[in-house]
Amino acid sequence: MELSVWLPPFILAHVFAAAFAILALATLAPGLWRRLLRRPAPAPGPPLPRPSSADLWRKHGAVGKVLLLEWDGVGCAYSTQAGIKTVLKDVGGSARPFQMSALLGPSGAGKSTLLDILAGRKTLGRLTGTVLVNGRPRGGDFARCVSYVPQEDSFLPTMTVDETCAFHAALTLPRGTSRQQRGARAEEVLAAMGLLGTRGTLVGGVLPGGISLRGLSGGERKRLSVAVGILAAPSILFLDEPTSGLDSCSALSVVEHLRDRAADSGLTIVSSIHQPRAAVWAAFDSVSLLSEGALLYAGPCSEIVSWFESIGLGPWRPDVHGTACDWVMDLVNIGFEIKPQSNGEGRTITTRGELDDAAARFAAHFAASTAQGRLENGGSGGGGGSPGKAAAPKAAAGAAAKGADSAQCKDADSGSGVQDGGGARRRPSWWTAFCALLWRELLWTMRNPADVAGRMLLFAYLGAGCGVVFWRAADAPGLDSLRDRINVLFILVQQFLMMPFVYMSLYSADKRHYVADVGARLYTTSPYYAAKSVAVLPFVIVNTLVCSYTAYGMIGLRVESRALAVHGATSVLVYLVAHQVHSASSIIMPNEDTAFLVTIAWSAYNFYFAGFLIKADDMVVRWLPPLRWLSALNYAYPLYVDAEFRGASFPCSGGLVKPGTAATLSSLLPATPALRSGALTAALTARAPGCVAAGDAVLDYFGVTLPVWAYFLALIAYLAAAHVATYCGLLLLARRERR
Ligand SMILES: Nc1ncnc2c1ncn2[C@@H]1O[C@H](COP(=O)(O)OP(=O)(O)OP(=O)(O)O)[C@@H](O)[C@H]1O
Repeated sequence: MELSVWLPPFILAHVFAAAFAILALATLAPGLWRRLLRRPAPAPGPPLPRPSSADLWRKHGAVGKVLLLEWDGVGCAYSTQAGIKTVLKDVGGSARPFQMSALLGPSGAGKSTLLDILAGRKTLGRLTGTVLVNGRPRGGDFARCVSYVPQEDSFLPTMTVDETCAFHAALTLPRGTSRQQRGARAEEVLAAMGLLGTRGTLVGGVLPGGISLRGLSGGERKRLSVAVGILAAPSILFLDEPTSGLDSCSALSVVEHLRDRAADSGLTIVSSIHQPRAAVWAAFDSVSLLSEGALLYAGPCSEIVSWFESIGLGPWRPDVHGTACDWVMDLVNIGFEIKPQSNGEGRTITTRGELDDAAARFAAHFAASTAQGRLENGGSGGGGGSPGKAAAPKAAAGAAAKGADSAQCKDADSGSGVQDGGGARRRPSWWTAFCALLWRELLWTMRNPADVAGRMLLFAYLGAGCGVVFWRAADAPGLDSLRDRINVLFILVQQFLMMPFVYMSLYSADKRHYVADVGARLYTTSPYYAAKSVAVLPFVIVNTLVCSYTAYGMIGLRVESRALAVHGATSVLVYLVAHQVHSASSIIMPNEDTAFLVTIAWSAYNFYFAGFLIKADDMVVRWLPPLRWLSALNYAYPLYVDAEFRGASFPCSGGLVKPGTAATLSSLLPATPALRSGALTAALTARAPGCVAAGDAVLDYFGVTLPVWAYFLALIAYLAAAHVATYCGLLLLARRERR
């Protein structure tokens, strides 16, 4: 009978684990699969089509919606313990359609800060200055017309290029875009970034748990970031160090792709950049040079050398100093002194005073050239910041910039914002976001073999381990059987409380993805949370029941439908509560170590107040007993006890205890001579036909007085509280991680 309880879930766990492992291998290592099946690799097909970018952008409505970005007097200061720290002061400049504008400067110069301010992502610090789009302040719809490509992407390693694009398309393309349209759009941008050949390739990377997945190269991955960035046909593309971490060839390929997109489509590109090689530098049209938060130059790249030479620095000697970019970086990096030559040539800025002086000279020049630009353009800025004239636009940039004045990024609901295929550019619905996130969660879980197959087997063998140790313990005579059942029930319930520790690495990985995605405004907290909670549920239920019933049957616990149902439901609830508490602490705590500490403390607290190791009423410290109401096991353990013992009777006709237990009792009472005679042992081990032990006595002993539903209700309330804590933690995290 007990066999039918534990064998089916144990076998089922292996079948499921094998199926998931095969599924994961089929996706993660298709080459291996082909070799096993002795199938030849598919022959390379004809070169894949690469649509003209101009067609692409015309079709999606970006041409004619070009945007000119201008900023003036931009500053940022933080309140720190040491006082006010100014990281950016009085910075002006512009970025034009059809052009690539660089933000250049030594580390800590303020490039990322400026990029965030321009992109409207900066929420921390005291911000000053104005940012104009086509001569007007940015409206609420600005975020829908721009795209931001962060330095570190948050792609999931287990998703293919196609799937990654489909996921972002679902979240960024306007409401009402059909699945076919989204697919076609994703194909277009992949083709535009030269990634069509990698559509089925996994993004790759290191999975939580340490498995390393082969996937895209660094350059391909960066291009995928850009492809995802341009999916929604933005008018302005911001990039944070798009070439960092790339070899020089990949860096050049990424920048050339970007330049082509800008030139073809009227896209305005603003990118922070770090020490670019000559070919990469040549791809940029204009540059803003920062050092220590001060603006030292803003204008065409071609005129940066003449500006610095005009203020007495230099001369630039390409054979000695390398590219113009290398030279100006050396000039303004005041952390490292470069000795001038004996004739005074080769002087660099070495002190804060010299830096402020150079910044002041540029500021004066900037103000004058902006005023001149206004006069020439009949009012609107027109690219202030050129040291001479306004930045010389390439190709049709001049015309486009003029057109840009009439191409405001208006409110999407008015129907005149950046459009995709003619539809109003409104955010996807909550449901669309939920479905996309649920799909991603399932891919993430099912493609990680350690996640599904490994953890399912782990759960099955934990149950089997417990079952082997306590094998048929429930068949022991009378009181021994009761003792073994009581003990093993506590072991099982605490096991379910501890099991979510196997997911600790996943919680931290999830947190990283969430922070990155929410920061990029890809989705909001509620669809993410709902998708995550739904996705995890089937795996939790199956794993917990496999473990629970494998142990249950092997130990020989009570085989009755009510007992089985209460025991199984309690196991699932305990696991869910622990899972949620672990998840909440991973989100609320600043790092994995502190999250571990908190959850270990919480687990210990639960054990102490479960009512098994010590009954709350037996605690001598008077204020301790009420703390039991905050222990989840205080509700779960009584449920197990109720399921196993309520109304049950246990045969003891073979004797109340084993002879060994009786002997222990005798030696426990050495000062009671009557017992040393063996009378107690004889009484306890004597066969007594018709003897039955009443299970309800165990309920009385543990004080299980409430009906089963009351304990379930308490556990459900506990779970709900843990969910609320996790959700609030996520909301706080999104705020705390503000830029
Ligand atoms: N929240 C903050 N509080 C205090 N200082 C900050 C904060 N965020 C950034 N900073 C400081 O602002 C300065 C500019 O940082 P930013 O990241 O913009 O520089 P960066 O030019 O992008 O540097 P890198 O090239 O190294 O990324 C740095 O000195 C940094 O320490």
